[in-house]
Amino acid sequence: MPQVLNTRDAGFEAEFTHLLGMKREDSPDVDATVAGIIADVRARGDAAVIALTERFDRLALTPETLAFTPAEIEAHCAQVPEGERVALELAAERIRAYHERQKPEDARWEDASGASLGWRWSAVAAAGLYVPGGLASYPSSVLMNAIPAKVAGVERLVIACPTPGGAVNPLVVLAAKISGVDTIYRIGGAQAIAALAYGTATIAPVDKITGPGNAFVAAAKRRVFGKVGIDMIAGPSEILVIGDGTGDPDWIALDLLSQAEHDQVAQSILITTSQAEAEAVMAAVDRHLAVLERREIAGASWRDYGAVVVCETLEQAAELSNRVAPEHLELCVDDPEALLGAIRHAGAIFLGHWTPEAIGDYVGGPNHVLPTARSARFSSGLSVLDFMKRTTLAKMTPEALRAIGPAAETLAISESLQAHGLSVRARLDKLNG
Ligand SMILES: NC(=O)c1ccc[n+]([C@@H]2O[C@H](COP(=O)([O-])OP(=O)(O)OC[C@H]3O[C@@H](n4cnc5c(N)ncnc54)[C@H](O)[C@@H]3O)[C@@H](O)[C@H]2O)c1
Ligand SMILES: N[C@H](CO)Cc1c[nH]c[nH+]1
Ligand SMILES: [Zn+2]
Repeated sequence: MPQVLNTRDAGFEAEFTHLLGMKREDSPDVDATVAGIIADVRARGDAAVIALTERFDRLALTPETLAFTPAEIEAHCAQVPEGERVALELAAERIRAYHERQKPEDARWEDASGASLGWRWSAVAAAGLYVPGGLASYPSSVLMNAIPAKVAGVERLVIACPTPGGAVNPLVVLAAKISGVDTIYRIGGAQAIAALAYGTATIAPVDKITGPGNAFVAAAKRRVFGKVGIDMIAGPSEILVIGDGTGDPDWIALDLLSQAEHDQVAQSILITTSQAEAEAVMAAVDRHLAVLERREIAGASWRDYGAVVVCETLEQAAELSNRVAPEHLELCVDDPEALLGAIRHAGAIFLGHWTPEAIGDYVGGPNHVLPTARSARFSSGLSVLDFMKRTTLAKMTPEALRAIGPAAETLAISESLQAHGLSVRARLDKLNG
């Protein structure tokens, strides 16, 4: 049974605050385990990665088998049925077209002093793309990681993807091939993140690590940040649906379950202005859960982290949703465009009854690697910009230096940084003869 809340109840604020504070992924246990794993990989390199893969993924590897060979890649790709290949290519095309529009522009201009200023964008040299593989396999996450990296111009792209018990989804391998990935390592979890960040004898370190993953992956990314760049914390999936009583309860129930089935610690929330809709959706969730293949995972997620909130107005629903800052937000209302302006914090917004979140997971075009755990308050979904950095440019002429140099000298003196001031003064003296 999910939590059921009503904004009219006296205890609502306390219950909603409790819902917001639920710790689904950054528990001290997970972080302590991850700290140990990272230390082990830093100390023992390949040996630690191999031992941890055996322990967590039940897969015995050697340094030579950490990565798929070109022959293995070809063999897996050949197994992909035609229908899946066509669907993957459609997804890749749509994701590429969307991300091409994100390419940033360089800028250069001359200001009133005569100084030439600007910035220039360039890609990181090497990126490590995490593709989850524990409870499900994610060819779509290969595309969502690799395509923006390619559009950005990253030179070396490697994937880390666990293959528990050695089971490989050939579509993951094909997705990597069609999106131009150089190497696929069959490793996952915190050990993969540590290897990508610090390197081992076999695995060259990267500059940036992106991609979603479970609580262990999310905690490891937090910990290696600084040694490498990371995109965001894209942890266990979340969906929040805002309803106004005009939606089909079955559709809403399936949308909630679509994210619950990712992980026992995924979170699905319905906020609706209609008591009848709340009841109908809960009944529909139970009906679907009875027959869903992943009912154990989805059922645990719905029971432990699911919530249904009945409120009075759509404005109130939007305010509550902003406090959650969900990864995915569906506006299952009669006039989603009218509600859109009230939404401030969400990783991705899906407008109207005809836009199931699952379309965004695969073929919509926007990226499905999205901030979770309320981090949509300050971060955004994966984009081309995550694989690029911006370098500023400045060029003074003698006239420009004469115009703005004295102010720099004054500020340097006020900071007691004498060499700073002198480096400007030396040039000004030269100009003044
Ligand atoms: N936010 C997003 O953009 C987004 C996108 C896709 C998927 N996801 C989420 O990614 C996650 C995928 O999780 P998954 O488990 O399927 O795959 P995963 O690859 O993230 O995790 C599997 C790895 O976790 C490690 N692990 C598991 N149990 C462990 C333990 N007890 N101690 C140490 N390490 C352990 C193992 O190394 C294993 O290889 C889900 O939570 C899903 O909701 C999020
Ligand atoms: N919903 C996930 C992001 O939270 C992405 C995904 C991939 N495949 C299916 N779903
Ligand atoms: Zn999904």
